[in-house]
Amino acid sequence: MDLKTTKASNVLTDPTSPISKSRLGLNSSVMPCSQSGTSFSSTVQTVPRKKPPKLDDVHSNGWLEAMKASSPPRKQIVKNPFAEVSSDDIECAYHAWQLKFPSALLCFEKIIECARDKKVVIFLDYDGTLSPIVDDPDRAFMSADMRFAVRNAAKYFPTAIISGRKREMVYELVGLTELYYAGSHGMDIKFPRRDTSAISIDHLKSDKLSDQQENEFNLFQPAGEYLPMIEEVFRILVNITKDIKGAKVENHKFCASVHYRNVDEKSWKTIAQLVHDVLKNYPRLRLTHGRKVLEVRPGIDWNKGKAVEFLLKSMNLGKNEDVLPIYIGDDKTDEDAFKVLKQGNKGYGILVSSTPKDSAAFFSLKEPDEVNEFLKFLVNWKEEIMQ
Ligand SMILES: O=P(O)(O)OC[C@H]1O[C@H](O[C@H]2O[C@H](CO)[C@@H](O)[C@H](O)[C@H]2O)[C@H](O)[C@@H](O)[C@@H]1O
Repeated sequence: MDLKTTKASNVLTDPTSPISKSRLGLNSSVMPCSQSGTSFSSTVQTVPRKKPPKLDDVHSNGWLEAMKASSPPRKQIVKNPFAEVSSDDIECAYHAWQLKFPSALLCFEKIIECARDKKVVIFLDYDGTLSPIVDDPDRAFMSADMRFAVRNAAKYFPTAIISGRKREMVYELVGLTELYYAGSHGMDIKFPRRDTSAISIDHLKSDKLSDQQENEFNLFQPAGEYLPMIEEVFRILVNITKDIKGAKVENHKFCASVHYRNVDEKSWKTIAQLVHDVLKNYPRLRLTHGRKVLEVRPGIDWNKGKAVEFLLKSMNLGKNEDVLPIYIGDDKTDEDAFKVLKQGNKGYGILVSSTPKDSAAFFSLKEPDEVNEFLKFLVNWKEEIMQ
């Protein structure tokens, strides 16, 4: 199959300055979030991978630096008068950062000003957004309260989960049938069959799929042909990392994740080199960095941003300018979705982070608890205006 010919979505316009004004709190008026462009016509292409650097080059190609910077510590440093950086400094830095990425809770009035008369669509990442980051990926559970908040939000707004995990796994963790699910960083999207009329797409699995409630679904899997390759690489990665204490490899169907959160930092370079070495033999795969995880994925031009565009189109919501997508995520891979929303002033990206970092998001939330609160705000607002 020729990967250069897959149809996908592409809806982009320009970012404009009033947003930065409002970020700085200079302008409390409506933020620009109009959408334009309605075509769904770009193609899924392969991403040219940079020529693989030499094996001992994991320093110079930035892998190690990216690994070190890939996840902030979960617990902030406690007050210690002898520490070089005090917790007060950390708080100051966070508040300064919030001038650029204001709290979505504090800016809620601004958000709903823009949301009035629009169909709000919610996109949620899973790890670090709905569930707190924990050492064991198999124990990353979301709280019952968070599930309740997501379920309530989905009563009023189309809601999708876009995760790096295998789609089936994230569905199991979330456990709500009323949502859309995209796994493997958007490379495995399940959506109701009724929606396909609005989109012209290749890579659609039209086998008759139905869930327990006998609803029919389609699967969109733009990297379908990579399945055996990822399976093979997964097995290799498991094998070559088996002697590294704490290393863990997950098979997420269209992506293999190599975790190093529990690996002694002295061995990170070894992990980087091993993965790097494997990738040299698979030039059609590429690597992305997540929170203390190296993710080996198909080298196609498809990511969470493209998945957002695809889902918006498949939801069949009418004119783009009547829709306000809100994407909440914490990770590097969520930046693709933030960029898509930012580029067209289409909606709001909200970065979940307890430490300052650069982002294409508009707003911030500190941790999953604040995500929970934000979802509750949205539901309350909707219920009030419906009365
Ligand atoms: O897109 P997401 O839903 O955020 O998934 C991204 C990765 O999440 C998981 O790893 C992360 O969370 C773990 C549990 O808190 C943590 O132990 C790990 O260090 C994080 O990277 C998941 O295991 C990965 O496969 C996903 O790609």
